[in-house]
Amino acid sequence: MSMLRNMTADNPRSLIKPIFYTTVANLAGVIPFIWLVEAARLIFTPFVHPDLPLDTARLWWVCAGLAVSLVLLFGCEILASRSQFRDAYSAAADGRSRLAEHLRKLSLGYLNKRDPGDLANMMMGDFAMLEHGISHLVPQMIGAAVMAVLALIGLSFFDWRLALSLFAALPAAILLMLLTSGIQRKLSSRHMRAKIDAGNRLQEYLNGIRVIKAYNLTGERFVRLERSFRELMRQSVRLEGVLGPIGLSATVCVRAGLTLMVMAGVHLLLGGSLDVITFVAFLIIGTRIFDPLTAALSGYAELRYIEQAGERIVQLLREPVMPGERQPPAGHDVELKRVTFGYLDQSVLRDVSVSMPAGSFTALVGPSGSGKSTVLRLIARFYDPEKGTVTIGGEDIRDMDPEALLRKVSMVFQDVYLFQDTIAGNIRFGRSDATREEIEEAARLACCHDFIMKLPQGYDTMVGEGGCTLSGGEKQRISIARAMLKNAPIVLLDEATASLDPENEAEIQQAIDRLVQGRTVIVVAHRLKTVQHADRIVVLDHGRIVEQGRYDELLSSNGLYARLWRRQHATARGE
Ligand SMILES: Nc1ncnc2c1ncn2[C@@H]1O[C@H](COP(=O)(O)OP(=O)(O)OP(=O)(O)O)[C@@H](O)[C@H]1O
Repeated sequence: MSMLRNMTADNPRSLIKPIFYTTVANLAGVIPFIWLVEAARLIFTPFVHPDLPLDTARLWWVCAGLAVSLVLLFGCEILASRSQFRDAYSAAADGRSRLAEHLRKLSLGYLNKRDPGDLANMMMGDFAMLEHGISHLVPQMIGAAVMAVLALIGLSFFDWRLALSLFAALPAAILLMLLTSGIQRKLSSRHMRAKIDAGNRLQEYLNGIRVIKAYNLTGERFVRLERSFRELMRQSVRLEGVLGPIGLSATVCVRAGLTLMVMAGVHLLLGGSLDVITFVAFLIIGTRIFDPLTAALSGYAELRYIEQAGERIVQLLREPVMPGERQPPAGHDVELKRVTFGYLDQSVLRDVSVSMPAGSFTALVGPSGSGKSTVLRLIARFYDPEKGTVTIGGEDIRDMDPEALLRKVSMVFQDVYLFQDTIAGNIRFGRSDATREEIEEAARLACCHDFIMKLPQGYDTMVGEGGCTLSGGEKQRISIARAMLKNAPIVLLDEATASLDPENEAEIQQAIDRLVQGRTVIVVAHRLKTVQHADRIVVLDHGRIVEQGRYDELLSSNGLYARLWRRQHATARGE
């Protein structure tokens, strides 16, 4: 059962219809042979019993029956293949959506540990394998097993000795497959790992193609990619080299049943305990009966391989999502109480406590790597703290539904990601039901309307994946427009560090000033000048708060902030 669960990404019901129709089609495939057997009996009867004439009228009926059964078989095959494909593709599509939805609900802490290439491969490659399993392999195997049992019972009515000899070698073939299933699994798993690794390296290579071109990275830089391709080739050869002969031996074993049946038939015929007609009937059926069985046996190894792909998907689907069901309260004040947090085993924030009243403007400043952006990520609940609590409206955000919480929060990050969509579509991510007028209004407020109108198709211009067709400043303003449209009461802003030209900088500042009006705002600031007027400036150093207060208070206390301020001023004056 666990195999079927894995094979179907935890949705074994998707197999019911394909198995049913395949079994019906397999059974329908036997009917023409029953007519053939009857035709053979009629034709041979005058030879065996010369006193009986050829029953031509009955023979015509048999021919008609054969023709009808072939039409029936055709209809059943069509139904089976339609059901197999429709159900397999819709099960895979549902599974992909379920997995994508699940990924969204997992903590970033978990996702950071996974390779993005691996996840992409799972979404496309592994599900494609499940499609093949659901549409072909599983129905084929179960249909073949059902047919073998029915055929054994049915043929036993004619002659149980020949029926038994026909299937005598089948247990040996099944045993061979079961005994080698450990090695099949091991080789499949090695091959799967090599395939995932090659996929990851390829993804890494494609993602970094600009850096590779820019730095003319050749030779040894490709070694990792090449090595992974070579390993994949080695594992593929090993897999085929071992599984091929195993499958072939199983097929030979099954087909040996026909030889056994012929030997038994000749022996019984000579002994006088079998009539020629029954023997001929078994010869005809014997040539057809093994086709589904051998196809099923040779598909077994592939099934084990696919099962592993399914197992990876099921494991990921069972990964616990971030807990919390409560709706956030009405208040918009944000507080961190004695928060300690680290990524993997690196400690980043230590015992951080800070209170940000509703409607206030708080700036987080400090040296690079001091943990400023991490504070924003904890407030948005991308991660949960190891110790301490983050509260919004006085309630622990760990108890809140993460999606409901995110509806209260707008975020503008340094590394703006734009989707491969139109400009309007990208802004609409702020609020999916926004009208075109609302999108344009948000764009005006975010100072991007003018540059958008200069693009070839204005708001309908497609943006390359990741926003690679726009400048850094333009992307930042589009992400501010998204936040404008979302109109959430809490704004988290990670100021761009990339050096922007003065015009861009002024426009972004103007856009930000509009965005933050009347909201609880927490800004990570790299340029201290931009947050001089903040209600409170929090200075972080090595994950601890070392100072907090207003601009003039911090300057007069002559601590880290004052030093950072003087350094930035000296740089600005070119000293
Ligand atoms: N996803 C992550 N996984 C592992 N470590 C991370 C991750 N994000 C950040 N870090 C590390 O955590 C530390 C704090 O990062 P953070 O981005 O919060 O600093 P920051 O003060 O905002 O830095 P900057 O001013 O350079 O943006 C850094 O040492 C960084 O390398």
